[in-house]
Amino acid sequence: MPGAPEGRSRLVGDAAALLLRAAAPERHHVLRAAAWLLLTAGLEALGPLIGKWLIDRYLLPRDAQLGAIAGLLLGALVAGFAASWLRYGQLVRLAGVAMRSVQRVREEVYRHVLRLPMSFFDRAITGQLVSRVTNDTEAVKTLYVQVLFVILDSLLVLVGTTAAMLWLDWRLMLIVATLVPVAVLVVIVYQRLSAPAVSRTRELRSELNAQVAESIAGMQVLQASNATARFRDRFAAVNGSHYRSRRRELRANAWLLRPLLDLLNVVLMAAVIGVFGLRGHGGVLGPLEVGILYAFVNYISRVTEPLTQITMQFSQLQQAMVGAARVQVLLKEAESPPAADRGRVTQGAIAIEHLDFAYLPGRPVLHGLDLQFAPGSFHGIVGHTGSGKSTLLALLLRFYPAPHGAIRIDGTPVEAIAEDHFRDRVGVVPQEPFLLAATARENIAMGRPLTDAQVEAAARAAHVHEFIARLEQGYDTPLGEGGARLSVGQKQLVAIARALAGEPRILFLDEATSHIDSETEQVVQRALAGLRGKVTIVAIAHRLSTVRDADRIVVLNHGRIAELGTHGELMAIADGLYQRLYLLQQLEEADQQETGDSGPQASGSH
Ligand SMILES: Nc1ncnc2c1ncn2[C@@H]1O[C@H](COP(=O)(O)OP(=O)(O)OP(=O)(O)O)[C@@H](O)[C@H]1O
Repeated sequence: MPGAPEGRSRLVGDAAALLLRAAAPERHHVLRAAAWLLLTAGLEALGPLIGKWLIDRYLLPRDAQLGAIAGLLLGALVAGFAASWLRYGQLVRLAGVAMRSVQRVREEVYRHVLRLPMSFFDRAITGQLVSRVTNDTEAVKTLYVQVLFVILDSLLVLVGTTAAMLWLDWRLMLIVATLVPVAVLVVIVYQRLSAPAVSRTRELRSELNAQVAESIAGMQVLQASNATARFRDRFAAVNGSHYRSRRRELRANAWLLRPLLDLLNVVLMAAVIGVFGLRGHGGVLGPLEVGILYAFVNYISRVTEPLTQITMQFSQLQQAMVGAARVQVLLKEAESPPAADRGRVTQGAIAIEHLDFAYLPGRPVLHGLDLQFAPGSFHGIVGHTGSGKSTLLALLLRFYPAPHGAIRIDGTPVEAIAEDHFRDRVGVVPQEPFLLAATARENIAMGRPLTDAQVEAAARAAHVHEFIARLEQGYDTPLGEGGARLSVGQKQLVAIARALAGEPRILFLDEATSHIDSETEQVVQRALAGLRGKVTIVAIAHRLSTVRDADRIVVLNHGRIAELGTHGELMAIADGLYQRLYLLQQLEEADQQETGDSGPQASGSH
């Protein structure tokens, strides 16, 4: 919680770490800007000094040395102009640094997200993650412009002005200096009051993003279950909280910051003029110098203005810090460790030995699995919902780390095969075919440098070539977002073509036939039959007909191997699990045929 002291210091620490990391490559720009801004502050401090000389030396003594007066006026003008010009130059320089930093940080965050382990995405919320990569990285820019420009510049102006006042009259300077602790106090109080609101606003904004992303992803379910009104209300509630939280922030700004600081300015001005009055009448503090009064009145506004600037930026600065800290927290998430490069996938033999696995400590999902898949063999994995099929596949695909040495491919522990090589040689057809808003060719190639002939050969092997060739622009036909133009079966065949295009030695199918009709299922079966002997195939199937012809079928039950054998062998086990699943499915199929439904599929539940 950013409201708690240790939370706040962690937030500042995280934001500072990100800022430093982003600034590192452009240190020289930042240092140069600081040097030029120091010079700018010096030039600006000259103005009132020149005014004082003019008054004390020429105006009060009525000494009309026109040349000297003109020279001083010109000097003040040139110093003022040079200061403005230099400041503008540094603003442009730092804005450039800020934009390049955002670009670098955003790329770093995206690269990092791509390397995060699957377990991270089990807890991540898509919309929030998108916020991190897009909005929150913008925070780095705000931090740069705010911290490096406004604060740095204001501090330097303060230093220049204070030095000039010290030189003119240190006692008066001390009166003005009382402003600093008071302003710091105001900022601290403001921060206490507004920090929770600022951080809450940011959380709520990210929640809004998450809700929109979730609704769009699940639009069909949302509309079909007539939940739009509920979602609209849920969104409105969060949006209302966002408004109120933002209003609290702005109120703190409006009531506290500007009025208090303006009040301080007036009090200070009155104090300095009062001291002058005393000096004039009693001569207690020394002879009256109108020039000094002129210079001090000028300097006071130069002290209060940067202080006001720094404090006024505080709200933005806080938002930026929250954003930057969140990006930093995401960057601190441990990436999947890079795989060693100690072996290759050659034949495609898979050996699983004593494989235990739990997502959460103390809640095992797989118990001591032992399995051997010979090169080129076809294995089916079946079992009731929650029996561990997808978990086994996720471990085979290295989405989660399996215990060391429990899974070997061609003798090498799966975690010791280089990532690129592993992904090249191991193909997967997921349950939900994920298609890009791109052409059929791009969807099959997925960025790999494949020739047209290779893409077409893969499509033929997946029995989807004829379909693609009939599209109006053939392989160059855009398939729409998520392959919206295709039926689920067609999408699944494109996904199979994609997996085959890499010419894998091993192919995993995750319930690739559960959403397709019997006719398309037969196409998939023919495609798999064509690969037999060449590619090791492991297919999870709800629909048992898909794996009926497999060399062996593994029946999982509560994370253990319950039965193992060919379809015939398993059917011969009296009152066996597989037999029961199979008969149940046949009954359901018959039922569906009677009621005219298509797409028979079933699974027992135990
Ligand atoms: N990411 C996860 N985090 C924690 N537990 C999980 C996770 N994924 C699955 N589980 C749990 O692991 C067990 C096995 O799930 P798994 O998805 O492997 O089963 P399955 O046989 O593939 O089921 P289905 O046929 O419904 O897909 C279940 O009890 C499930 O709740």
